[in-house]
Amino acid sequence: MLVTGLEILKKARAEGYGVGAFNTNNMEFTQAILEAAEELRSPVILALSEGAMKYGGRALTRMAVALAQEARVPVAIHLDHGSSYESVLKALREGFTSVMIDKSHEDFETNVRETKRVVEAAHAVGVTVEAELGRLAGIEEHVAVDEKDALLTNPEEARIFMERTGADYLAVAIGTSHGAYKGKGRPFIDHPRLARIAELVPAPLVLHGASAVPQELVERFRAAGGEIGEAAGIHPEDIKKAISLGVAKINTDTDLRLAFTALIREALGKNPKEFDPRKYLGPAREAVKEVVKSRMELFGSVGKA
Ligand SMILES: O=C(COP(=O)(O)O)NO
Ligand code: NA
Ligand SMILES: [Zn+2]
Repeated sequence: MLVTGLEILKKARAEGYGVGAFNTNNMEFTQAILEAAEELRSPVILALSEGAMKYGGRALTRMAVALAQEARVPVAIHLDHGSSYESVLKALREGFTSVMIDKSHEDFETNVRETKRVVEAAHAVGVTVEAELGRLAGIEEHVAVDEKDALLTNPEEARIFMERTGADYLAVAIGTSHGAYKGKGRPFIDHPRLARIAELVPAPLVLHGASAVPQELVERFRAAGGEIGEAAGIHPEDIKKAISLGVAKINTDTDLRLAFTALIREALGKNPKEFDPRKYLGPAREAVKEVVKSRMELFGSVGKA
């Protein structure tokens, strides 16, 4: 059933498990994510970025909303990294049930003002809002505290920000970053900082840039002809610890892309004569589904629907 992001995330934070927000751009990713959620009886958030909406258009948004309505588990349709009020309005018009306004690159007062404006519009139509405070950036443990405060989310600022904006959940910067290169080896995650934020912010917390970038997937991608540098993701133990401290929404995109692309490269390499798209998109869809299921197991959302 189609529900708001807050309905899913409030329960998750209260009961101490995480829910995956999985990015989709097409039919195969959407099917893989929803099938995994139904099979494991897990709530799930289908995340569409502005780029996804541009690429897929109505075919994507209508499919996502319709399939979410028919799903036998709670599903929210979420705008990932909304960059403007106008972009949020478009998502609201498409029937999204969760919207992110990401003004984390702006100064504090601008972020507050822009986020507040989106909260008013979204709440007027029963949709819940994710905001972001702090800069997503991989950061070494030894970096000085004042430098970390300039980049990562400041706990006291987070409390004031949430009170002034009325946002429903908060994306925090504690050392994660987007993409496949999150740092050398095991990226430093500032768990003490997260614990302080969670004490001051009762709302569900969101972790961006949370993909694991597992080495076996990186190797498989390379073996199939893919080229990728020294890739590193967030360690599963750091994800579990973050969930125990108050993270309820965990964003995963890179792991799905790596799996999908590795399988397509393998299928095309194995059989140069093949030109039925289903023969290479089908196995790639299965691989995405497997990644989603393993993430749901890690987050503890299995059976929570
Ligand atoms: O934060 C993300 C995805 O992060 P990853 O690149 O780690 O999958 N989407 O908003
Ligand atoms: Na998001
Ligand atoms: Zn993100």
